[in-house]
Amino acid sequence: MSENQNPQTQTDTATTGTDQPLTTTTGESVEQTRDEWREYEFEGESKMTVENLDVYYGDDHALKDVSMEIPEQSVTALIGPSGCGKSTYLRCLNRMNDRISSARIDGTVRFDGQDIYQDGVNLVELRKRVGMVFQSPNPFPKSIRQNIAYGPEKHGDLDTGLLARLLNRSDEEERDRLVERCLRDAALWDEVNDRLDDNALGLSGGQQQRLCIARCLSVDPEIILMDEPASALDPIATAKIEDLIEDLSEEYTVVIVTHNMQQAARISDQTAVFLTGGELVEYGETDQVFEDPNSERVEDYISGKFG
Ligand SMILES: Nc1ncnc2c1ncn2[C@@H]1O[C@H](COP(=O)(O)OP(=O)(O)OP(=O)(O)O)[C@@H](O)[C@H]1O
Repeated sequence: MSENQNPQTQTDTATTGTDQPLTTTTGESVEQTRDEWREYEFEGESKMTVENLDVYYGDDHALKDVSMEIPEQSVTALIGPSGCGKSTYLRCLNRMNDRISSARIDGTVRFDGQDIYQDGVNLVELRKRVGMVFQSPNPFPKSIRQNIAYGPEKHGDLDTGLLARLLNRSDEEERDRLVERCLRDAALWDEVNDRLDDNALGLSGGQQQRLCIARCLSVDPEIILMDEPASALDPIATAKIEDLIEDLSEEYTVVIVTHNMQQAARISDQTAVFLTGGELVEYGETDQVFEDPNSERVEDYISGKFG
């Protein structure tokens, strides 16, 4: 499917697979479990609303009837065993799955109330506002400064022209202010401010990942999607990323996929548990999900009985 096509128009005839109630291994109905957590009410506004989302890769039904609200300015963790659809779900939130030719998507994803799968959505703008940080740090093979300035320059955000002149600032000063702000917000400024023109590939893995977060911030996102952002890092670098995520959630809405349940428990406000087969089995406040889950399957998963 090309990025310019509306996936919904292609999937109108897709079956949802929800005609029959799904039964868990413990005999508990998934629908009964969902009834409990669908009542989950969080404080504040919903930034994203996902309704009845199904994703198929060819004949493989990877996500089944997922509905979930993502509250603004908080951390939402997505956990579950390998292959349960966490990354697939994350990629639906900024239409990265459009790049996978076999992917078909059915359902609704609203960002600030707007359906991101409707015709005419500008994908470049969407992905600026809903940024993404990947598992392995992937800085450009350019200087630290250029890594941050590249996006805003490409999108024309730094070409402030009249305003910059009125403020008696050159474009270069504007750029450097932006670079400093993003590096500070990504907790990297103190470590790199004396070598902004060095190649970013010379940074440590943890520094590279924080640079990628700074790069994501440079285009002014509202939501930051993170797909296992610390899985390639050592414990010290991981702790820095975790602190950073908590700080970022004061201003941004963060959605993070993690295999590390302790990490989810430490940094997230709410946790969604996906289990094998692409079902969202439980969603709620993190403390409640970890300490008193509604679903026996989730309890078994969290206590390490499987997964
Ligand atoms: N590009 C793709 N093409 C075909 N099938 C895919 C593709 N990406 C994922 N899948 C399939 O979709 C299902 C969900 O995969 P996904 O990567 O979303 O799970 P995950 O929970 O993120 O796994 P992991 O924790 O191992 O990264 C799996 O069966 C996987 O094989």
